Amino acid sequence: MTKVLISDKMDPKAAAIFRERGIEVDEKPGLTPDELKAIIGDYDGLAIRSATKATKGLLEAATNLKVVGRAGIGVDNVDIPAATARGVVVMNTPFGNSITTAEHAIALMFALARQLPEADASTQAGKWEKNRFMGVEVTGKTLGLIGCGNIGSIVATRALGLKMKVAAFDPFLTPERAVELGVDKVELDELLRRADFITLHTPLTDQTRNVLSRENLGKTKKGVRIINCARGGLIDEAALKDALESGQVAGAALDVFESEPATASPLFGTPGFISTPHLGASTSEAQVNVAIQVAEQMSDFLLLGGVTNAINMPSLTAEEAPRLKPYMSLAEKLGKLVGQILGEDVRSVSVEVEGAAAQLNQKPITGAVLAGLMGTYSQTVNMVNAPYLAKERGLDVREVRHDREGDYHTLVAVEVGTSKGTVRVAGTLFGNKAPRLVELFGVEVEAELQGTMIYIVNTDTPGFIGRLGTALGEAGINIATFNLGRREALGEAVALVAVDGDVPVEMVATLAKLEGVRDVVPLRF
Ligand SMILES: NC(=O)c1ccc[n+]([C@@H]2O[C@H](COP(=O)([O-])OP(=O)(O)OC[C@H]3O[C@@H](n4cnc5c(N)ncnc54)[C@H](O)[C@@H]3O)[C@@H](O)[C@H]2O)c1
Ligand SMILES: O=C(O)CC[C@@H](O)C(=O)O
Repeated sequence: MTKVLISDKMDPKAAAIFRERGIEVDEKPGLTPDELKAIIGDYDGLAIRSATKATKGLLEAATNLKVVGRAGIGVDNVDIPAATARGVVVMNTPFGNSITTAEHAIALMFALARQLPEADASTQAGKWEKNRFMGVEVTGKTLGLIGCGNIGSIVATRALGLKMKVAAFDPFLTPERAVELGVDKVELDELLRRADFITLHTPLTDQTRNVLSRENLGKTKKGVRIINCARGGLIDEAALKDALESGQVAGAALDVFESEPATASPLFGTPGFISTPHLGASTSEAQVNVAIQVAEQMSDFLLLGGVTNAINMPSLTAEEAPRLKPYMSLAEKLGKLVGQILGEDVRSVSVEVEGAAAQLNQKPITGAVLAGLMGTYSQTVNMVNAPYLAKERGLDVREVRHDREGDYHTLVAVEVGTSKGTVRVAGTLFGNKAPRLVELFGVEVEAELQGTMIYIVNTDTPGFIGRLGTALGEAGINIATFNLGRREALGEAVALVAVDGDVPVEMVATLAKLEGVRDVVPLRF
């Protein structure tokens, strides 16, 4: 039975969905990394929020794991390259908590503008310091957005509703989208110069790390207020402390820290500094949204092969998956066929789809060809890591799509470049579901690629089939099907012989010695 582990605190709706869909689920939030490592091998799926760290070490121990589902947006707690290399899909829920996080940024902006936490603490301490807490209005002020994606653009609409001006720095924001949102698209320096409030909404990447560096904090308008509900590491925390103390920055509100949980920080106690413990996504609405989404996405993947919101694999809807399934089986068999015959001498792969196949999402078909091809020399290849491993091996992979129908209403062809030239195999689906080989290295051969087979290339001579049958029969090997093709009469011929049971190495040697035989390769599908 398919098993999923929920290793962080998650709304109970997630577990309920897994169970409804027939998946066994264990909820074990708060395990130590070692405890988690000890049990992860039992699970097909791991559902997490931000506390679980899906490290390389954990993924190595996760021998059955097929999917990590992040109930949230940021996947920086998952080692994506390690997951991809091990063929584990990583998916997130990119929209479920965006409104909630945008609202938290706005809440923190008001908290800074009116010093709400300090005023609350003072009032509850019985001080009534009415003159101490002079605030600022936000109306008419400029909000500088660093990052204007899902959350940034929601923040922009809310800020515009508050009659603020919004300037956004985001290299990927198109001018059209900026106009549609009603924000000024600006360069970072201009934003730093103009903004009364700055709010960060980018992922943490090599480009965004320390985007508010000491130097950039020095370029801000004196008295700026800064909010970070995105990721720790976007601001130089030591420089921020100095800027708060010097008055360059009038206030800063951090929901996220360079190191979390942030139970101690030099920023704590600095005047003008307020913080929340990574609460951006913490509303009941957002947690229900992300829990439902992650459980549905993971179940679709584990049960139907549907892929939604994957970070390391192209999307494939649960509706598309059953239509693609026979194609992926055909594609994998073609890849396996070529891989077993050619060995590792593969330089390039071109996957062509024609007719009905050209109407489908081609990426999974290509992934299946690569998985079949490379699976012949690596145990751990699957659809997820095959494109990545192909890239690592320097394989030149191309996709070609022909809408027209050729001799077959649907066709998948694989052209493989080797050190000796290019070869091509092709297959179709009989009755839209049964994979059949129809072309093998330029020869028309129709065969069901299944079980144990022997690939034989020989010179077409009278009596060859009889000699082959006798050799197999004498070794007690029963022929299941015999599929033949030839380039021309008395020229090169190709046979794909399906047999019951295994083909011993000695048998391959015996067949190779038969008169006229040029090549013999045992195959397994
Ligand atoms: N505090 C929380 O609890 C919480 C909750 C949800 C999301 N987040 C975090 O918020 C961040 C934003 O989430 P999102 O859903 O809006 O992501 P998103 O991918 O929709 O938007 C990110 C934006 O950043 C922009 N960007 C990328 N590199 C940039 C650069 N060098 N300079 C400027 N802009 C750049 C992208 O173009 C994109 O528009 C993520 O880091 C996410 O993990 C935090
Ligand atoms: O799960 C959380 O509480 C935080 C989520 C947030 O950081 C995210 O990136 O979605």
